[in-house]
Amino acid sequence: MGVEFKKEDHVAYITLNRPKAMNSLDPESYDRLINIWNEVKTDPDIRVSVLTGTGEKAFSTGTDMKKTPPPKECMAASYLRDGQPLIPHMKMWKPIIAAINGFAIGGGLEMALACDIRIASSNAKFALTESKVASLAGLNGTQCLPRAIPQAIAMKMILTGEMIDAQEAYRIGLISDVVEPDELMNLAKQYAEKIAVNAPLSVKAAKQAVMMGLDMPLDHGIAYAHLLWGILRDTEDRKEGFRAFSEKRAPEYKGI
Ligand SMILES: CC(C)(COP(=O)(O)OP(=O)(O)OC[C@H]1O[C@@H](n2cnc3c(N)ncnc32)[C@H](O)[C@@H]1OP(=O)(O)O)[C@@H](O)C(=O)NCCC(=O)NCCSC(=O)/C(=C/c1ccccc1)CC(=O)O
Repeated sequence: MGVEFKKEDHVAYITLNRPKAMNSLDPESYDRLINIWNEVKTDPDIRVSVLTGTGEKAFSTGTDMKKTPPPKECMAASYLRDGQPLIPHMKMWKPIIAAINGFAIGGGLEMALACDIRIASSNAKFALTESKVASLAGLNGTQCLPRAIPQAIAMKMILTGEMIDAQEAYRIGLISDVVEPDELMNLAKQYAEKIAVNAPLSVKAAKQAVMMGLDMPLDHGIAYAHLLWGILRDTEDRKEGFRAFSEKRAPEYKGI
């Protein structure tokens, strides 16, 4: 199968599974990923997810340029029916961790940019090569890369299609951690499990406060975050969190 999906202890693991084609996305994989993200979004048992690729060579190299036929319908028809492909389906308040196990190129890097935490193996490489293949990083690359790293470096990457390695990606803050390839999934799992034991509503509220706040003036963001704190104040989980602290035990959160 082009994309694998499993659930374990409130964590969804999504693995792009076309290693012979560098985990690029053919039309079937795009469709399956959209369905998977919608399941992640709506399944109350899932609190966080990890996106990675099979093997040690590639996270994903974006669109499968050999298997993606020219569209049969005009852009207006598909855009106005479905909106943009893929990335809006990743838009959710549950966190997503990208475990980048090799090349993250084109749409592959754009998927990683739609994730909240990006960790990578030491052999990972990153590029938006769309200009080289007469396209555009039109999922979210032109918008999110300059927001994730310094603009001058983002512009260099977008206009030249040049690749950067994991150390450079770490230096400029595109990723939070670099580890040896055989340690990558352990680290992703550790982060996912740390998030999954936290109160699910607090985790979602924190992501919402950060993501919405980034587009607001500071005062508005602070006021909005205070409102989010207010809606969490009366939850059962907050009572449980405070109680567990006093009783010196681990809390058991229910997401209510
Ligand atoms: C990543 C590479 C530099 C690796 O090079 P290397 O020499 O190590 O390995 P290769 O021999 O090149 O690759 C092995 C094998 O995999 C096939 N492969 C790799 N990537 C793709 C791909 N994207 N599509 C199809 N097949 C792929 C390769 O052909 C080999 O097969 P074999 O010959 O063995 O049969 C190098 O592979 C490389 O440069 N790959 C291309 C990366 C790239 O340019 N990606 C961007 C694609 S465009 C895109 O992602 C877009 C996204 C998008 C934007 C907006 C809206 C929707 C989508 C743009 C678009 O779709 O228009």
